[in-house]
Order: sequence, then C-alpha cells, then structure tokens
Amino acid sequence: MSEPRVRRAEIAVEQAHVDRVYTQLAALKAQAEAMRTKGYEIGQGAQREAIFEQASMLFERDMMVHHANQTLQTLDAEYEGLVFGRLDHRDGELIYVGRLGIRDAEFDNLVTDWRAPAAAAFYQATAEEPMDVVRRRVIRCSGPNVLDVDDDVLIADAVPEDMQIVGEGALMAALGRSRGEKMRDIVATIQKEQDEVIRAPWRGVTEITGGPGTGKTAVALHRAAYLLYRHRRQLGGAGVLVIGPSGVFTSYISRVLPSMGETNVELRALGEVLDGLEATRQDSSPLAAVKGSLRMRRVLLRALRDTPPEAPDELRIVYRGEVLKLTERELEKVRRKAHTQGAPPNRSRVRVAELLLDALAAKAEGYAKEDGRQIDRAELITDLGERIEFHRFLVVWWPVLYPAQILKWLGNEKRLAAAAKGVLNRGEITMLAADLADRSHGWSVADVALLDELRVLIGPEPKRRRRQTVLEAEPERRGSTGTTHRPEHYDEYSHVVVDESQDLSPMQWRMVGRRGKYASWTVVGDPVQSSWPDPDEAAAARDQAFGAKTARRRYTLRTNYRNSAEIFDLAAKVVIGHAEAGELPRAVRTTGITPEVRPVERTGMEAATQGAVKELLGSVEGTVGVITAMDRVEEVASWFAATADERLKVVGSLDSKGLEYDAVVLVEPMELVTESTTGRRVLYVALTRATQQLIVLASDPDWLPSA
Ligand SMILES: Nc1ncnc2c1ncn2[C@@H]1O[C@H](COP(=O)(O)OP(=O)(O)OP(=O)(O)O)[C@@H](O)[C@H]1O
Repeated sequence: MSEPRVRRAEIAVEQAHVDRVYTQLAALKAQAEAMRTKGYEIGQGAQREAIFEQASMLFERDMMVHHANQTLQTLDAEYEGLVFGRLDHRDGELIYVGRLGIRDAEFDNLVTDWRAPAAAAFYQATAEEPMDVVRRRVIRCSGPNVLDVDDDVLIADAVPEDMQIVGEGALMAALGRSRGEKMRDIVATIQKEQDEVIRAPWRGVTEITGGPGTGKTAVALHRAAYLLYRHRRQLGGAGVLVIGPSGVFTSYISRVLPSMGETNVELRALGEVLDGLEATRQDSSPLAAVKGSLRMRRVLLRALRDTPPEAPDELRIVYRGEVLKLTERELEKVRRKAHTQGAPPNRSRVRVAELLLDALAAKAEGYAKEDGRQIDRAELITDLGERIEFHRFLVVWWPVLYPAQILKWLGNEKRLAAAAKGVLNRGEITMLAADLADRSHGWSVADVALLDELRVLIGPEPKRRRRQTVLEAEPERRGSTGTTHRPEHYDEYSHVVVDESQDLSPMQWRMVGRRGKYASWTVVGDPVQSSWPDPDEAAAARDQAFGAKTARRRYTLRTNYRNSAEIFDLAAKVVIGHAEAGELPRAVRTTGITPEVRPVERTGMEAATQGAVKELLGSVEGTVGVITAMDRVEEVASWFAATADERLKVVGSLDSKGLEYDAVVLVEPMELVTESTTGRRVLYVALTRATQQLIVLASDPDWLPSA
C-alpha cells in the first residue's frame, strides 16, 4: 500500500478504538446517573443490602466518571483528545494511553492513565532500552476524531509482518505547530529525560534546571499532576500550590493541569501570594533589589517597634486626688521592654497594659514614700486598669498594627532613616522613602513579600472580631479553579512548585517558604535567565525556606524545544561570557528562517514596530508578542490601540518570563540591557520567547556583541 493509504487505514483502526472509548464513557456516565438515583433510594430505606453491594462495586466506576467529566469539560476539542498513545509489546499485548483510565464492562483497560506505571514505557522506552515495546504510536485527535498517527519502531526485528509503520516524529510535528494563548499539555510527547523528572519521588526537594524552552515549566506541571495521581492520599487533601512570576504567566499555564483532570491545584503569581492582594507592578531594578534584600527584615522589625505617629507622648491619670504622669521617656522605656519580651505586638496588649500599670504603681509608690504613706498596689492596679481613660490611652498608644500601615509610615524619610540606620545607605533610604510615600500607584510585587513579613512579625489582631487582612479590607479569595476554599494565609500545602525560581528575592523566598512549612518541593529555574543581583543571598534564603528536608535531587534538562535553532543561536550570543559552558541548551528544530535584526532610527521605531507586527501577524498562525523595556510598555501598547487582532500581545521584558509566542518583535534591545544590572540576562530571556520567527528592531547596535 502507498504511504497515504497506509496512513488512512491506520487512522481508521485507531478511530475504531477511540469510538469504543467514547461509547464506553457515555455508558459509564449513564451508570453514574443511575447510581445517583439508587443512592437516593438508599436514603429512602429501600433494598439496603443489595444496593450497598452494588454501591461498593460501582464506587470506582463513579469516581472514574467524575474524573472523566472534569477532564472532558476542559479538553479543547480543537487540540486534544482523550486517547493519545498506543504501545504494541513484543508478546502482542496492546495498551492505549490517555489522559485518564477507562475500563470496559468487563473491567478490562480500554485506556490506561498516562501516570499509571503501565504507561511509563510510553515515555521511557528507547531503541537502546525498548522495555519490550515494538512500536510506540502517538495518536493525534481533535476531540473524538483521530487526525493522524505517528510511529516509532523500538525493536525493528520484532515487527510482525502485518504491523504497519507510519510517520516520522510526533515530537517535531508537535513543536512545529502554532501556539495559542495558553500553554498546552505535552502528555503525548513527553521525552525520556523529562519523564524521569516527572516521576521522581515526591518527598524532599526536586530541583529542575535547564535553559530556555527545555520544558521546565511543562515538566513541573506534569509532575504536579503525576504526584497527585500517584500520591493523592498524601498530597491531595492539603493541596498543591504552584507559584509563577506574574499573573500573565499563571494565566498562560492555567489550563495545563485542568486538561489533565487536576483542578485541586492553586496557581498564584508572586504578587498574589498574600491573601487580599493582587500586585502586578514591577519596581525599578535598584528599588526591587533593596526591597528584596534580607536587610529589609531588620528595617521592618525596627519600624514596627517605633512609636506610632499618632501615639500620645505622655500618660496622665488621677488616682486618689493625685496626678500620676508617665513622661515620653518613661513611656518609651515601657515600649522597649514590651517589645523585647518577644511576643508580636498585636499579641502583647495585655502585657503592655500590665507594664504601664506597673510603671504607674511605681510612680504612686514613689510619691507615697515621700509623704510617708503606704499604697495598696493591687488595689491601684485594679482601679486604674478598669478605667475607661486608661483603655483609651492604651488603644492609641499601642494600637492594633496592620502591615500596610507600617510600610506607609516608612514613607516618612526620617522614620525610615531611623529604622534603617546602619542597614541601608543614604541613597537607598531616599529612594525607598520616596516610593513608599507615594501610594498612588498601589503596591508592587516586591512590596507583597514585605507585607507578608510584617503580617507575621506583627501577629494577628488580638480579638478576631473580623478577619484580619493586610489592608484592613475584606480579601478576595482566589484560586486557579475556584474549587478549593482554604483558610486565609493557609500554610499547610503538601507540595509547592516554584517556577522561574532564579528570580525570587530572599524576602520572597521567606514568603513562599511560609506557605510550604510541611511541604515537599519542586523548584524550577535557570540561573542564566536570572534578574536577581545577589544569587548567594537568595540561595541561602531558599535553603531556609525548604527547612530540614532531607532528600534533595537535581535534574538538568538540556534540549530546547521552543526556539528554532536559528533563533536560539542569536539569543546565545548575548549571554556568551555570562553563562558557564554547558549551561546553554541545544535547540533541536531548524526552520530555515533566520531571525532578522533591523537597524531603525529612534524616530522611526513606532512605524517600524507596526510594520513588523503586521508582517508577522500575516505569516504565523498563532500569537505575536512585542517585547519592550518595562518602562515603555504603555507607550508601545498605545501604538497598537487600533489593532484589533487578539493574537497580538505587548509585554514588558520582566513580564515575558516563562511566556512564548509564535513570533516576536523585540523593540530596542539595548534598553533591556541598560534597564538593570542583569540586563543582558533579561535580554536573553526576551530573545528566547519565539517559536518560529523573531524580528529585532534596534537603533543602538551595541546589544549584539561582535562575534
Ligand atoms: N516533550 C515535549 N513535547 C512537546 N512540546 C514540548 C515538550 N517539552 C517542551 N515542550 C514545549 O516547549 C515549550 C517550552 O516549554 P517550557 O515553557 O516548559 O520551557 P521552560 O524550560 O520552562 O522555558 P523558559 O525557561 O524559557 O521559561 C512549550 O511550548 C512546551 O509545550
């Protein structure tokens, strides 16, 4: 038979099986509904015994249907189907692999869940170690329709005569396909080196490093799905948290886990880790460096011990006709003593009241001694402690503190200078105070870690009349799927995945570490893409966040699946000298399309960008990203105010982390280099976002080192 006819025939074979799967699914659904009705009958007390028996038999089936329904709801009919793989073993055994497991009426497997041990060979078998697999077939579906099949022969001399072999590379076909707005799962084409990481043990800390496009994010998400499937009892209840660099990123990855049926995973951007806040603004890199540094912890600690701006500077109270007065200095002595006793201020009110009453009693005793009188100390303390004026004084002198309020106090340069004495330098103090004084632009992503630190240092409100929030406002409860409702400031996740971890500041590591006190970790990063200036300080904070986790394993992914080799060659040039040999991955796909570097006059940048975008929207099927320096995003976005094409996105350099587009227009690369001390790495990130085409528009040629 000719190749197209063989292919058509093989597609028909697989279609027949896929049809069986969907028919069985419909039958299972009908059974589940019948089951519900019977469950109702149990409630009515009818036919108990028989129904219980059936109930336990059908329980598994019901669970399966529930999982199937969840998965089906999220499958994108244009792209994915339920069944995507088939293994033909040497002994004739045949396994279909899919997004979930389905059994037929005889409880035989129609489809094996990709995470089940029986499916592992689909990812792990190679020609060198075929694991008894003769042919591995990738089945590409659109909803219930089989579109294509693609085979690998793993044991050539065991191929039976009637076995047909079709195609040459499901991976390359998948990589060449255009990208949509959201990342897609890669279950059909997970590679062996990736599979090893996905299936690594769940305990301890699993680190995944590798260059751009090596599938780190994809692998981490599939690992989360795998761990939940294999260890649902240990991990499912307490939940899994995935942390990404930005809201744009978490939205980009948001459908990967649901497409595998996992909805119990919470996705949060770094600006959203603290309940009640959704910060998206990025600080300038020097400011972010100060806010992220561990030095801030000392500054915050001193700041919250400072006298509140509204606090009265003396306490006067009349006792038995005599005025007892505590001066500013005496009050400060009490404040210092209260702070050094260890409890967070919001938990210290009662203790503070005792200390103030002690000081007042000491005053009264002093006066009495001069007059040769005796004072009943206990009576004095009871009397004054019950006075309304004493309580009025207490609540303003030792108010309930809120994190946001303390950061605002630090907008006063004098106050900040006092708190930061010997910790921050003059320039840093001026810069930070100016930023904190101007609250018109809302909190930044780096502020969130400071607010969370303060939340813990201050402690919860003394009486929880209402829920404590960082902003004194009701928080919004979020979660990627809206299915889980955890208590506020939940810190008992069983597994935490941190993506783009190379960029977390030490203060952010502390914040993230608090959420995973009891968790095992999957940590994803690439040091060469780091925009954090002090990697050693961050590494120490990271180790502390992990706590005393014993097992620690590290994997490096080395193949770049995103960029064409032509695009990656250009990107690699800008980090030569900034990366160790061996830190850069190898791009496997060539397209024959070289990236274009176009010299443009500054004044002509708008027209040149519009022109390049128009070209690319015309030549690629999927998304086009325009990447600029952070402070030019609004300006560049305004150039496209009249462009209605939803495939176009304008994004700042830092926000482009983790994202990808079919085509990219990079505006003024030198501006990315100069916007921070780690600018060259940020430029490398921007240059590695395109899968097919890249146009660089530059008025300054210095960004590209001469060869
Ligand atoms: N085995 C695979 N099969 C198909 N596509 C893959 C595979 N591995 C990775 N990809 C694709 O390659 C692209 C890059 O993957 P991903 O974003 O996970 O890489 P990354 O290492 O996190 O990149 P970066 O560090 O640049 O953010 C994605 O489109 C992903 O779906």
